Amino acid sequence: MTASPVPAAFVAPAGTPPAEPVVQTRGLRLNYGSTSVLAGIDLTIGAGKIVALLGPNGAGKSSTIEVLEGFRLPSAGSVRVLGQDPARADDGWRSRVGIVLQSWQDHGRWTARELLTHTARHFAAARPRSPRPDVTAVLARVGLTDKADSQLRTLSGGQRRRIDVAIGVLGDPELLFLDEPTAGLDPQARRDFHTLLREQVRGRSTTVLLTTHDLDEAEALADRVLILAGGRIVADGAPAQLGTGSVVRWVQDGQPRRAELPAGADTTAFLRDLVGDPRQAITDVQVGGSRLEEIYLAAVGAAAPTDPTTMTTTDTTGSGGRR
Ligand SMILES: Nc1ncnc2c1ncn2[C@@H]1O[C@H](COP(=O)(O)OP(=O)(O)OP(=O)(O)O)[C@@H](O)[C@H]1O
Repeated sequence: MTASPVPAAFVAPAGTPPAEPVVQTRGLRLNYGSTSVLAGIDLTIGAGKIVALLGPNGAGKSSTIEVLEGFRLPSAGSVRVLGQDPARADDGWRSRVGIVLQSWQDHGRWTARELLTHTARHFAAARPRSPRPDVTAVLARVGLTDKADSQLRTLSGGQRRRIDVAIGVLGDPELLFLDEPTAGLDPQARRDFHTLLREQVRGRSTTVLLTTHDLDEAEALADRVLILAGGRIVADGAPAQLGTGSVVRWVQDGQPRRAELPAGADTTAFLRDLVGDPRQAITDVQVGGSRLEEIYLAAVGAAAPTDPTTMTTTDTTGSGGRR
């Protein structure tokens, strides 16, 4: 019997060089004075993915992004972003990168349209052969058409955040950094933002690296989740691979117990079996959040068990860390 031919779509064209990662760091270290914030980060991010960077307050998420943006010099290690060292990159490189900072000073008396038009001029100057960004279309994409001619100082916090996002996507970046982009957005605006980001990635092959404290957001939006704690990446994987599903905790004969149920498991049947046996003294049954939250709490707790600023506010008795 002869082997069936391999479909052409599965055969890589001969001589095709492997695509260079969009982001690559090796041994990235960052110190502020004598304080080490990043203690050796090895990170490779390929094209067209949404990557969420999680970690407790002060873990170094913003600092990491600032290094990748070229705004901050690493103390040691190598950094390549879109094939260049971001600290030495030129305007051409900058025009390929979109940046949404955690907060920034803007021009309160300018209208939304004026700010975007002004920013669009920079893109046009840096990329004279590319089409000029369409300010009106971008305002529509972030849901601010009716505020286009309002002064920025009259916008609400969430509306200003949408302006930030508009600036981030204005130049159709190959790589988009967003530092806590949905902080302050209402649920509808947050959902709209998720849709916008997915369209940006699907339709324009943008790679996205965002920070968030919202684990549900990371789980819903990201192709890959990184957890930064204690200066290192302590968990790295697809949310489904890191974990979805739920955690059931209870007390049995005075001892705390827990079970992790995978996504799709019948939680009701599990609970029925658990409490249905009259011989067992089961009390204090609780059904917890997703396993991503568990993994986050365990990973962060293991990396910095005595740090009072971490988010370990729930009991993780018996949960296993990833590293
Ligand atoms: N310019 C600076 N000089 C000195 N220390 C700094 C500076 N910027 C940040 N740090 C410190 O570095 C650590 C990491 O800060 P960073 O803002 O990167 O954390 P983060 O993970 O983004 O925090 P958050 O979730 O609160 O935004 C913190 O302890 C912070 O105080």
